[in-house]
Amino acid sequence: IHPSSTTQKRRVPPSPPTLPVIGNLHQLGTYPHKTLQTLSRRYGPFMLVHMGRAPALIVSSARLAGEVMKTHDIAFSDRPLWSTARRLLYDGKDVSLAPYGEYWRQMRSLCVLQLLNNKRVQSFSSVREEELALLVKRIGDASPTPVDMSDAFATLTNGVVCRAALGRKYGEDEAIGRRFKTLLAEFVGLLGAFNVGDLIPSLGWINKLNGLDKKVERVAKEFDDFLEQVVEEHVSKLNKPYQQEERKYNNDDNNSTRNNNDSDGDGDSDNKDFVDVLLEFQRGNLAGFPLSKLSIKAIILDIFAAGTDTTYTVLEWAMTELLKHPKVMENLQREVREVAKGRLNITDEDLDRLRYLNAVVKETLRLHPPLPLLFPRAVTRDVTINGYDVAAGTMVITNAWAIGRDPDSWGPNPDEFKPERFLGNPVDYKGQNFELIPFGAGRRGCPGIAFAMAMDNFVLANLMLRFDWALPPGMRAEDLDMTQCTGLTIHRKVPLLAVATPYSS
Ligand code: HEM
Repeated sequence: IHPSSTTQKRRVPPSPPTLPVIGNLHQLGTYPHKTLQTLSRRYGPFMLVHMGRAPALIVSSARLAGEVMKTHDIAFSDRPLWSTARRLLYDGKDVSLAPYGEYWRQMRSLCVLQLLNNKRVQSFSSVREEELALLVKRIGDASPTPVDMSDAFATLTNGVVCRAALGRKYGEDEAIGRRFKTLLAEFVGLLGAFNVGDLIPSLGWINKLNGLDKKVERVAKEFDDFLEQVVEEHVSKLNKPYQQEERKYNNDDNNSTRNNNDSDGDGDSDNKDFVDVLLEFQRGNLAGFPLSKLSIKAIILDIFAAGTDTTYTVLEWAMTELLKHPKVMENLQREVREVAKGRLNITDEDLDRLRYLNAVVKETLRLHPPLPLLFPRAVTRDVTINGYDVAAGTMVITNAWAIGRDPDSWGPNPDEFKPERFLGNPVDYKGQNFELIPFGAGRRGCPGIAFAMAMDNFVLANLMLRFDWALPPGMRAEDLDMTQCTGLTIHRKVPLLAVATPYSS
């Protein structure tokens, strides 16, 4: 065991003792966010650990997260070169893994300004409404039998993301839809898979032996084939504008799966899904840079990689906490039902008035950030921060999970689910308050906040309005299994079951 190297010439952040070759990997355990929290209590909120050969700076306090994501934002704006994720995401030709630089800047602004802006998010309100209606029907039909809410939420978010990105759903009633569902699950699983070769290059051969390399190749190829088909379908649709018109005025054949999302009727959104928008930019040379087909596929894949699992996880944990805390559920239902005033639905316009709902969602994101360690960053140049020297290329991991439970920010009972702490408290998750950073912050912060929150708030509000909820017979709130799964996105290990009773005012 090598002792900590804080006494070297360079002022290196404190670190736990390491083992040869594997560094601190043996200490990470099943839930790295929890073990890193424990280690940071001993070695401090600015700690260097060794993931095999790769040094990783672990940031575990709000103040230091602000230093990394705001004060020294540029120096911390790269992403590590992880081979599995790169292979899956077009070798970093997407947004989330692109190296910090001109290409990333161009792709990101396309994403932020054209795909995920507020107006575009609003344009999908009818998609959200239709997918919610399917969810409500599924729950109503099952009543009073318990419903697998985890699966129901996953289906809903996939449906919304699919329709926004691709213009249609790939339902389980079609072979391609079933294949797509499995492929997406494999894809997300691989993104969070442990790749020993990235961390200990001399052991890279293990990936061949355990089949990881082969699986990554297969999934990347299959997803590419799928996206190629989707893009080609859109291209031929664009090439036949009269068919588009025909579909627009005659959209009764497949209304529940095709988009019709010109919500304000100004013709501006024109049923456009993300692929349509990107192809238009490509054709009109509007992006300001040559937008290749590969870049289009990479952006779309990013939307699925970054936007589906994360968004449904919030719903899953929010519902879990509400079932565990019936008093909170009651308060939320009261608020939602008062605002609805006898109507059967909560609209997007109502959401701003739902203060308690907003607090419930914030509290869920605080205790259950879907990506507890965010997406890792990498340091672009040597930098001195918090009195320590951090070398270019160092991986940076921000423990949003630990920061969300830090008593210095959240008081004596930080593990308690208590939405009231957000009432009259301006702390928000949009990247300005570093004690609450489930979406990261700064130039590489999540561009999908509006898209995700439009869905989560809307769905949660409407489920609270339409149903009364209980745990399956015989289960008490204190028996509710809170075990987390492993991987990049932390959802429940066991599906959440709940019994719904339709509510009528
Ligand atoms: C609750 C849902 C979501 C959570 C918790 C979440 C969280 C995150 C986090 C932590 C990052 C890294 C931020 C950083 O490095 O500071 C990120 C990046 C990103 N997210 Fe999200 N996200 C969510 C939903 C979405 C959605 C719906 C989309 C798209 C439709 C999306 C697209 C992206 C993209 C493209 C990036 C990469 C940004 C870059 O590297 O420049 N996310 N997200």
